[in-house]
Amino acid sequence: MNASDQNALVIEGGNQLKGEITPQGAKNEALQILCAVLLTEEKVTIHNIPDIRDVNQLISLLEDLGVEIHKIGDNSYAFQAKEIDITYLQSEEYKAKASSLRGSIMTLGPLLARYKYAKIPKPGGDKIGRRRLDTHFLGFEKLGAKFNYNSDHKYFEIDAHDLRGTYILLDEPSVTGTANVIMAAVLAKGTTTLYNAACEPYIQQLCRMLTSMGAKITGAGSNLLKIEGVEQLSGTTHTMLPDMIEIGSFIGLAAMTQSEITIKNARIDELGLIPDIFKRLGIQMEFRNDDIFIPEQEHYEIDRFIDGSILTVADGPWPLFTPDLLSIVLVVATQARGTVLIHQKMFESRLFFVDKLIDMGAQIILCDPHRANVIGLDRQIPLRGIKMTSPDIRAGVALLIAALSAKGTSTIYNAEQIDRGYQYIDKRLQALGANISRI
Ligand SMILES: CC(=O)N[C@H]1[C@@H](OP(=O)(O)OP(=O)(O)OC[C@H]2O[C@@H](n3ccc(=O)[nH]c3=O)[C@H](O)[C@@H]2O)O[C@H](CO)[C@@H](O)[C@@H]1O
Ligand SMILES: C=C(OP(=O)(O)O)C(=O)O
Repeated sequence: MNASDQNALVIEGGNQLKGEITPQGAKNEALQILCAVLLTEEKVTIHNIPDIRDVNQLISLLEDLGVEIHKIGDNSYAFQAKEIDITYLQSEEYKAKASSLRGSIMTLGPLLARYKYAKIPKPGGDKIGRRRLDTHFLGFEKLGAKFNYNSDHKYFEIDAHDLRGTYILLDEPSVTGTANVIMAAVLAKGTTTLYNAACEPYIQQLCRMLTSMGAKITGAGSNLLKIEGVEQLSGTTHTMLPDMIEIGSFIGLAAMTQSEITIKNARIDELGLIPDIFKRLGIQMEFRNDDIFIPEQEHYEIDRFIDGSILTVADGPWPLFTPDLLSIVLVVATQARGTVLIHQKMFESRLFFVDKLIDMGAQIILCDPHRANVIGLDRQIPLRGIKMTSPDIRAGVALLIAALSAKGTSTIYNAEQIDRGYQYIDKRLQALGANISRI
C-alpha cells in the first residue's frame, strides 16, 4: 500500500442530499492575509480561518519564523510578528515546508518590506501546468530589489535594501504576484502605481486589511492601484470572506446529485459571475437574503449564446470567471441537457482529469489540453462508480461530485489533495446525507 492509498475517500453514489451547508473561510484569501501579519510587530487577529492543510502549513511556517500565535477560537487566531528569525530561511526545514504549498511565496513581499531580505524555494501547489513566478520578481525588481535564482539549490533570493515606489505595469494580472508586490510596496519609500493588477476578492480583502493597518491604498477592486508607502503598520482585526470556490462547488454538487441544498451566508455580493455561469448551465437558484437556495431539479438545460451557438465557459482574471471552478462546471455539464465547450485558458494541465469522467461514462471530447467539449447525458444514463486518483484540488472535488451522483461505489485516492482546500469535507457532506467514508 502506498501513501496515497492510505488517504482515500470511498463514496457510495446515487443518494439525494438535503440540508444546509455553511462555506468555510476562503483558502486563497487566507494564504495572503496570513502572510500580511509579518508586516507589523503589533497583534493581528484573524477570524474565519479555514482548518485546511495548506493554511495550517502556512501557520506552522509563520510560527517557525518566530511569529507568536494563539488560537483564540475554532477558526480564529491572534498573530504577533514582534521578531522574525531571518536565519531560519537558511534551514533545510524551511526549504521543505515552504516548498510544500503555493501560498508560502507570499511571505516574500512582507519579508522584503520589513527585513530587506527574503529567500524561498520553488513553492508547491497544484501541478496544473507551468506556474511561472516572473510577475513577482519583475515587480520586486521594479521596486529596487536585486533578485537571484540559484538553479543548483532551486532557491530564489532577494535583497531589497532600498525599496522605492515607482510605476509598475505587471506582465500579467497574477493573483499571488499582485499580493506580493502590494505587500512590498506598502512600506516602500514613495508612491507605487500598480497597473494590470489582479483584483480578485482575495486581493480586495488584502487591501482592506492593509488599509485598516494604516497602509495608503486606493483603487482596490480595479486593476490600477496607488500605494503610498508609510513608515510602519499597526495591528488590526480581519475576517475572511466565505470561500467562493466552495460555494461554486456546492452549487454544482446540488445540481449533479439532484438535491435541495441551502448554502448559508454566501456573501452573494462578492461572487461576481459565479452564480450567473451556473445559471447558464440551467441550474435554478434563489437568493434568500444572503443564502443561496438550490431546489431539487430533475433536469437542467445548458443555455446557448443569443445567436444559437454552443455555450463556451472560459476562465479569466477577475472579474471574469475563476479557473478554480472550471473543473466543477465541467463535471456538472456531464449530466445536463445540451452541450458546452469548456475553455481553460490559464493552465495547460487542468483538464486531464476528464479521462476519469470518461471512464465513469461521461461524454467528453478533450479537444486539446485547454478545451473540452461536454455532451450532457441529461440523466438518461448515470455515471458509474470507479477507482480513481485525484490529480489536483479542484479536479478532486469535481470527481467527488461525480462519484456522489454515480451508480455504485467509487474510491478517490490521494484525498489529501482535496483536504488541502476543503475543510472536513467528508463530515460536512455526510451531514447532508452523503455516503462517504475515509480509509
Ligand atoms: C494560492 C492562490 O491564490 N492560488 C490561485 C492563484 O494562483 P497564482 O497566483 O499562482 O496564479 P497566477 O494568477 O499567477 O496565474 C495562474 C496562471 O495563469 C496564467 N495567466 C494568468 C493571468 C493571465 O491573464 N493569463 C494567464 O495565462 C499564468 O501565466 C499562470 O500560469 O491564482 C490562480 C488564477 O486565478 C488560481 O488558479 C489559484 O488557485
Ligand atoms: C490551484 C489552486 O491552489 P494553489 O494555487 O494553492 O495550487 C486552487 O486553489 O485551485
